[in-house]
Amino acid sequence: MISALERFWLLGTQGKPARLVRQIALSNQIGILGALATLPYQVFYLLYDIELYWPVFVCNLVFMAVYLAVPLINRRGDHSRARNLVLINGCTQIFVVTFFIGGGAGIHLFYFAIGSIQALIFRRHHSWLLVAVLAGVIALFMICEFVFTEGVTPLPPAMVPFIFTISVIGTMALSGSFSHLFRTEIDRAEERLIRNNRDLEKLSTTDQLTGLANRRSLDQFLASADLPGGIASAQPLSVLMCDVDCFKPYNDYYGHQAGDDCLRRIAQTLTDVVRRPTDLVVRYGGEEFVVVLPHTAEADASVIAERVREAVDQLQIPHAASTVADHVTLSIGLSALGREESRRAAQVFSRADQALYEAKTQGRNRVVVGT
Ligand SMILES: Nc1nc2c(ncn2[C@@H]2O[C@H](COP(=O)(O)OP(=O)(O)OP(=O)(O)O)[C@@H](O)[C@H]2O)c(=O)[nH]1
Repeated sequence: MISALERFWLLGTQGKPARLVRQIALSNQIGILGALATLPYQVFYLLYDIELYWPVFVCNLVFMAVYLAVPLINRRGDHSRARNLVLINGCTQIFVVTFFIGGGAGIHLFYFAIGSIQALIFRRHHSWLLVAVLAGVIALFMICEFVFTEGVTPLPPAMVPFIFTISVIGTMALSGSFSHLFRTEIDRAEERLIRNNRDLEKLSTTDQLTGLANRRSLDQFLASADLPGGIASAQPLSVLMCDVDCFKPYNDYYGHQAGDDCLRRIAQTLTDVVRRPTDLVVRYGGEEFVVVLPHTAEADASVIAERVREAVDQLQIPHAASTVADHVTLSIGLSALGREESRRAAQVFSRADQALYEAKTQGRNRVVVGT
């Protein structure tokens, strides 16, 4: 039942921007709830004395038809007309019904429900427009309260408190439902926003090809350290700069797609070998990877670097165009900082880069420790 209603009040919202969706959904909701709120009164007129109350009964039928037409008008894309129509219909209905049955029934209390949603239903709420509409609603309320006290077909006095109670409950239920529905909409929009932000954040810090952290992520990692341009002090730290050997010939020989697959496998191998949660494996550039090993001194870092090199070696990815081996190999430059050394990120990286250069010039497929 609820989901059928929901589908009905979402008519016309498909593909529309969020702000417009709220306006459309809200006018549809007023239409549906307006029609539903009229039902108990109609039942009363019908069962109690339809001969006396037929004029108000017939008018209500027209108002209900207009309410239910609102989602259909929204589906046609005529959103402003739908919104204006539902508001005018609601105000007129309260006015006409009070004219017939008198102010004692409290029907004009529904003006409170209408007043309470003004700011929500106009997309760009100009304050002058809100004030004008609210002034109009208040004027209508006053007329109902002070002019239509009796009504042309008044309710039997014994029924007045009963109908008045229904009106009070109806007004509260309607205002509460609108607030609840609107709140639900805002919660959904907020959740969407948070999810999108999280996705964007992940996208901006992740390398699309390998799924590793990217260079931006590395910069953030380094910037989160407690020295300007440096890395948290008082603990040793090592950086491995890894570069696939003869990768250009690999691409040329096997094709770019195979090159991508090769990089993915190497990335996976790096994450398999470097497993401490505080470590960071980054795709630094094309075929270059960086591994940051916090709390790791040179001796341990050398062991890890050798493990990384070996693991890639053992993948035995064929490389017929390599000058080093018949399979893909990795050169690694290692830069380690002791506890007491000054810690500037740029310095650690240039030292690792220099060591990598040494590894390349010494014949590749090796680990060189920077000094
Ligand atoms: N398939 C693929 N290739 C890439 C990607 N990024 C960079 N490359 C290629 O990696 C190659 C790197 O070549 P070079 O920098 O000359 O290095 P190399 O051939 O590995 O030589 P050495 O490092 O000296 O052993 C270039 O041909 C780039 O086009 C990528 O995302 N996918």
